[in-house]
Amino acid sequence: MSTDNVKRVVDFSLYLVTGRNLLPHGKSYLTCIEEALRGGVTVVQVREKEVETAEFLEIANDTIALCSRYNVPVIINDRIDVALASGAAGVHLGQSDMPLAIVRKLLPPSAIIGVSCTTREHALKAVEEGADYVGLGAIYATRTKDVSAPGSVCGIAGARAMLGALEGTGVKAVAIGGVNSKNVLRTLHGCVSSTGHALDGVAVVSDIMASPEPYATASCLAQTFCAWSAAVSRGPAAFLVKAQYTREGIAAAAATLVDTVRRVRPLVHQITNNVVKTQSANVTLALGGSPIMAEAEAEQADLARVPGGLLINYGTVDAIDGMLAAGIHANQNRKPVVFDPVGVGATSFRRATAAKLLDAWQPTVIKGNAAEIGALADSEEVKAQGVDSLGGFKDASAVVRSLARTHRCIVLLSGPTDYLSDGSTVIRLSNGHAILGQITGAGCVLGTAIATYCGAASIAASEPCEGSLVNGDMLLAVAAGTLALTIAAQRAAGRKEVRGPGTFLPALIDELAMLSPGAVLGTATIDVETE
Ligand SMILES: Cc1ncc(COP(=O)(O)OP(=O)(O)O)c(N)n1
Ligand SMILES: Cc1ncsc1CCOP(=O)(O)O
Repeated sequence: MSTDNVKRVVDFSLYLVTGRNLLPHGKSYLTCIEEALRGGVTVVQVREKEVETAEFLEIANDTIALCSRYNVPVIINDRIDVALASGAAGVHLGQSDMPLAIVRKLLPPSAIIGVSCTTREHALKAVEEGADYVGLGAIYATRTKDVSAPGSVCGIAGARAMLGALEGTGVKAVAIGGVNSKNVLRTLHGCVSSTGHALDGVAVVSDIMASPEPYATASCLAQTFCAWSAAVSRGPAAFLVKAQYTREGIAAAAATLVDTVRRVRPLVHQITNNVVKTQSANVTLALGGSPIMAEAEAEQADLARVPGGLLINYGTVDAIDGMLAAGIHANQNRKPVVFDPVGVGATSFRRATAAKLLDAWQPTVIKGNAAEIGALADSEEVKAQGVDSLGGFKDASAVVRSLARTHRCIVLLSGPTDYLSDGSTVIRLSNGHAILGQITGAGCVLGTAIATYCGAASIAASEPCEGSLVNGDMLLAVAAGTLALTIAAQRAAGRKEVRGPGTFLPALIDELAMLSPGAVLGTATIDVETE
């Protein structure tokens, strides 16, 4: 181990943890590591679970000799003796390994010490004990390590809580467990605390070690990290285009999007409840989109490749596997995902399902009524009665802003006034009509309208951003979709042939089909609150 007193500054952005048992047939260990280093790995951990000490030391020495040519530090997993004997840059400790305080005494001051964390308590303890970095995980299920014990998978939500505990400490953090080139962007976007504390990197075993092309795999991971870092510096919710929003600007963008939807005709893939399927497909068509209601898990990968928007309205809470796959594939294809957690506060099953879905994929938008948004925000202020809400929030703006920060997405609270936020700006929209409350699925078709507009806005986005999960300004798209539905409802309710909810619904479809940019500009009632 280096006896230097000065701790080196480590770039944790792409942390390769080795696993020789995963190497593809014919690929040698050192060839794999060298290709990965050339691809952009910035730190290497030698993790050997089944070798005797002498062999472990030999592997460590060979790895250090190679990595030093790339100026990349090597960390040793678990074994302080091997770290000392090989002169490695540091060690990585698990929760049941030697206590950090003792390891610190045994190693030179320059040693980098990392600790595995699965809970917020682990993270707080690691900070207190002076860890240099923490490995947060397992984020997802993995076959590389046994994570079958309850609590071994912390998920995105767990990583957020741990990152919150690191705020202001200088302790670096990497996410580990099931992270790969396909989900790395979603992982980076999701693993951010509500205060904005983000990951310093990702740690990967099998995606690189088992790859026939470690150079390509590592390059992809490294480039994604770089693109994400650049995007993150642009706004609070990372994938959003940070802009100064004004009432006039929102109305103009919403008016423009009316025609954009008809021009680009986005595929609007909807996994929604049986009560509203026909209605939702008709709303999509009337707006100018192309609906497809498809819930089988096996078809999600193909559908996600077609540009457009995805709505996941878990209504009667079935087809969960399809919902999981749909969101994951949508994230991989950088398509907007609108999540409508219908009645999430009504049962513990619904709460658990929402948590599972939100751990698996990153929503672009969460929309809900007061009870649904309250349940996700852990607020007692508004009660659920089935899928309906009892009461309202004292400070709805604060609720949507905070929930948007927690989930790194746009949050829309629907009601007589709709509140939407990207975690910074809050937009209030006051169009619509009370008769919407008399038809079933008014909230569900609002989700459809939003998915349609988000899909169109993402297709039409002029400046694709590699580090973003979705292209285009999704806050404006949500505002536009909401205005389209509520303004059409207002116009439909005013028609002379509309005598009640039965005649209102067909009139609403007609008004959606006839909606003009001018009607949006002339009718939109918008207020903007900036922080
Ligand atoms: C970066 C990083 N994070 C976590 C781990 C897991 O370490 P540990 O808990 O000691 O489990 P084993 O790796 O020993 O199975 C890690 N190695 N690296
Ligand atoms: C070592 C370790 N610690 C938590 S999960 C894990 C294994 C991660 O492996 P992979 O990147 O192949 O999922």
